[in-house]
Amino acid sequence: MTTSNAEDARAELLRLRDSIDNIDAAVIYMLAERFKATQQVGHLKAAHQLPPADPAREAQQIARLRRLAESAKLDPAFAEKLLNFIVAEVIRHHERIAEEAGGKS
Ligand SMILES: C=C(O[C@@H]1C=C(C(=O)O)C=C[C@H]1O)C(=O)O
Repeated sequence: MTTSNAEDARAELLRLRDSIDNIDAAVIYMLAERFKATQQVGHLKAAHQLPPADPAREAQQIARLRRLAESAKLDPAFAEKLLNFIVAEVIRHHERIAEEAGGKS
């Protein structure tokens, strides 16, 4: 590789990493907004004695996200794993909110 090729590659790497950093920031902000909404769902469920998890809703979300992933050329199995990972954390939050609400009544 000539010096100029190495410099071009370095510049291209920096350009791509800038884009990756912007995407990662957007993902973090979107996740923060999602967790704000799910926290409110957790409080609503605790106030009305609803269970923390809703497997029927999760099945609908998985089917929808798998379809979206396919149309976006993203591995549907990865989309499902990612959703399951996020939902597991949400359910932990809901269980904690329910425990805290139970302790107060
Ligand atoms: C947020 C909810 O609670 C849980 C978390 C979900 C999610 O993070 O999308 C979906 C279903 C529930 O297991 C809900 O019931 O809508």
